[in-house]
Amino acid sequence: MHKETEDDYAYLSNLLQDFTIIPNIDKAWLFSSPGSQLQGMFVVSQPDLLTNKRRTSIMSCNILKQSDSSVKFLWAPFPIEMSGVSMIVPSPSGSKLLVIRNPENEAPCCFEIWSSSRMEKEFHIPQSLHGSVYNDGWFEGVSWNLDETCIAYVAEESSPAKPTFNDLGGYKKGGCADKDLGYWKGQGDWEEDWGETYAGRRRPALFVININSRDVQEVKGIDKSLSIGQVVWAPFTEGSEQYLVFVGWSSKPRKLGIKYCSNRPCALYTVRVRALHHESKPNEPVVQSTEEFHALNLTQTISSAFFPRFSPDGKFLVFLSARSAVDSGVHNATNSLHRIDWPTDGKLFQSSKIYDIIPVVMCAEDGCFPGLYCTTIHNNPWLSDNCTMIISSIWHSSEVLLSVNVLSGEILHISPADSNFSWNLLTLDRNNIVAISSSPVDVPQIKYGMAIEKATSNTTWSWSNISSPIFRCSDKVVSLLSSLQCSILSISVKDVHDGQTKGATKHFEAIFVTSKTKNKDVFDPLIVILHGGPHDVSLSHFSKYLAFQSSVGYSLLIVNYRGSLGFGEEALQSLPGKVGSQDVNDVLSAIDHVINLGLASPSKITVMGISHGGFLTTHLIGQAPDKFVAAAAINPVCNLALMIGTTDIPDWCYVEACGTIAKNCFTEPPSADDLTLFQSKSPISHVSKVKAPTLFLLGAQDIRVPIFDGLQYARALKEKGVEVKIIMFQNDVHALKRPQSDLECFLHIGVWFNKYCK
Ligand SMILES: CC(=O)N[C@@H](C)C(=O)N[C@@H](C)C(=O)O
Repeated sequence: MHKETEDDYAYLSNLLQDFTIIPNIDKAWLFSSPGSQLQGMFVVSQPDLLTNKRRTSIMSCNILKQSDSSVKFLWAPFPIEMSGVSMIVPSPSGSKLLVIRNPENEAPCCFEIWSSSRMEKEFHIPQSLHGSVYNDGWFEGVSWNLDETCIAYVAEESSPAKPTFNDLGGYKKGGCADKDLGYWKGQGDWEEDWGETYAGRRRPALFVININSRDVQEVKGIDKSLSIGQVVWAPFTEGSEQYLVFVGWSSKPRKLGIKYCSNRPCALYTVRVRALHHESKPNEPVVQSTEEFHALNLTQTISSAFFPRFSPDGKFLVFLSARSAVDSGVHNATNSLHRIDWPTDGKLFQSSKIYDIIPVVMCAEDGCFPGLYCTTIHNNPWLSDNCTMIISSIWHSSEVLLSVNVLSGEILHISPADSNFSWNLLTLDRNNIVAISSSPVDVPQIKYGMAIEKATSNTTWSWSNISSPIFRCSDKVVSLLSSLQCSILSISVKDVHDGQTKGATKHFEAIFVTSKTKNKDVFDPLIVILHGGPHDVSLSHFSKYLAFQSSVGYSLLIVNYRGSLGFGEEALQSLPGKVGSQDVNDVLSAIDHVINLGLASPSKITVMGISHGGFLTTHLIGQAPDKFVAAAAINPVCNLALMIGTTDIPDWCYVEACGTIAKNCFTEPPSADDLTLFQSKSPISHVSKVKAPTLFLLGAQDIRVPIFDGLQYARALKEKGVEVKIIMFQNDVHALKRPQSDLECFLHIGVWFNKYCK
């Protein structure tokens, strides 16, 4: 390595450390009991580079309500590390804490029940009953029942029996226990999984544990072709019968990749579990599911229903839907929100009426609510009126907080509207909100929101800063960030023509980060940053690696081209069928926009992106070869004709390249015409024009965009004499997010861009 390059690696990695160490708040809960102070518990995580995992800890605090109704958080002196813990879930009263430890190998899964002073109970659930509890944020669901005796949860079903052989290879009828010596296990049948990040994971199934009787059961009455997730207990009804509500995804006709794909059909189901008395322990109820009550589909009239949430009074079941994504075939689209009125007598029927609370917004008037785009719904999002939910949703390039009245459908934007910050809900304290707010140049800040009732008009919210040690940064980071500024640019569409929907002609946005320095005779080099998906968005929140890039002397142009989430359904649906042209032209328009405004120089532009962002990166260097001095592509889609045969989302290739999808065309081999079209829409068709030195960062275990896409393109560039560097992350999947890989990626990109820009 050249000395200069080595010096650059050393210099940049030194600075990168200061950014890497900044933690995230993953979850938070508030606990109040009569007569005692309100207390908070925050799950904080940060990368642990040596083990290449995230280190998770708990930060606790007392919350003082002061006479002027402001609050002060008094933090414990140190966080406590939670080593080996997969999940923690407080009980509804806050008097118990469930701690789940998933096994690393064939060991049992461990459940611990803690009280305020000690561990009360411990359960070891053998692999013969189930494997790891899902804690992926999607299938994940752990729910305490109201009297805190039972917990419903989603875990991997037990492994099917495998053929057993003796030392000479003789087949043993009936198999044998795992630990029997003198035998070995064969492979067994291959099982289809849910693709990227779920490779080898078994079907998510539903279980209930009774913490008094110690019974653990798989819930009966559920079709084995359903994968289960997001379970909650339905409101308590008198008598021995209780209901669970959960999401079911069918594996028919086949499972396709589900990560980043809300377009997989799913429905809400309910199943009855019955409290029985165990013969040997007559005083302790046992919850048993019953075969004769088959799970009921509650949402047959809508193609997608997930994140079920009961109002605290048990009157409504509210859920989110990605029907637009399912019905159109795009992997993500505008959400809708719905309500079922839950029968107070507990008598359920198959076709409950589904009310629309927030319909899909096709094209909003300027400044109006653009539609709902939620990545999650908080487990307890309710204000005390039992009908208002607080939701985080994407609104153009920012995430905002909304209050939604589930009866009237009224939506209020309650985080401050006049800023470029993004806001995310952490937890609620009755009618007060704890949230996180940040921008690309401001580290996260905890906010406390209080509703101010007004006699004459809508409620408004006042927000105060909560001081906390969690996001304290080094002086170096503070000083670097204070020299930067960020704005959100509105960019007009160049290719307006007849036949377009109104939404397709509306402005899109780009986030622009640059130094505050007034002397703009010498421009900082520009990095154009492109998100994947393509139906995803780059948010105006703090991202430590982007902050690092802007801190080392680059301006950033982060483009939310048409097709991104947050701008209404018409704008989003304008892209499928036009990938590689409409999105490429939007990015070129955004670049022209900043050049014309005198914010960037045309001579020092680099570009980078992941996945579909890598598709755009490689398209741009092919279609506009003189525009870019260097590029970096992370697991890029470079040849759809190659990807279609091996990806877990072949349907995506059809929808994005052709605009529609024919039935089952993703299981049958593509036709010669399809392959020709795929290739013509791919960056590989422009590879001969590329001049920009390009860095490829590839995850060898990626099953979303298998590495052969990137490798074929990189080899073609090499053969042509274009400078290429490939870094292969042997144990990484599509998102290179393990701590070492994340750091290495941005370090290599930093050094690569410095080589061609400085
Ligand atoms: C739906 C999907 O995964 N598309 C990929 C081609 C892609 O772009 N992925 C996104 C989500 C990413 O950022 O990796």
